Amino acid sequence: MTLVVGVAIVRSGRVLAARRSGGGWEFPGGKVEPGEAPEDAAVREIAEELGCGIEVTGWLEGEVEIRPDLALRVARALLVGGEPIPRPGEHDAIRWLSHAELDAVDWLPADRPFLGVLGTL
Ligand SMILES: Nc1nc2c([nH]c(=O)n2[C@H]2C[C@H](O)[C@@H](COP(=O)(O)OP(=O)(O)OP(=O)(O)O)O2)c(=O)[nH]1
Repeated sequence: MTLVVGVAIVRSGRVLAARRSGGGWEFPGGKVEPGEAPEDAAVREIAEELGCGIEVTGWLEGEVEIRPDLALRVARALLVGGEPIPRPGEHDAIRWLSHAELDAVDWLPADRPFLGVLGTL
């Protein structure tokens, strides 16, 4: 079973959503490598995909099956260095969503259960 970490980056009452190029909206992130701590994978993936630094502050409750071999967990994080800039080929758009706007984008199915447990942004 491979773990995918999504990262809910929170700033000024909004959370960052990213659109997979040609696909659905997600919490940016990716697969945890063998022997890697989930927190480290979150930091690495966000640096690779969005070119910014984050600090993981906790994990949202729950784990969702993406496929039988892939499970999604979502970390909460703060931006600590730079601005997120989507890399062509990975994400083709990003949005900072307020709580009221969470339903405004077409989330990947596995991400939807986490919207209800995001808590205060
Ligand atoms: N990163 C991310 N992936 C998600 C989310 N929700 C969801 O269903 N997925 C799926 C999409 C992909 O099938 C898989 C993650 O793969 P990925 O392509 O982002 O991970 P990666 O860069 O480490 O992987 P790789 O393709 O280089 O092996 O999980 C989410 O919120 N964030």
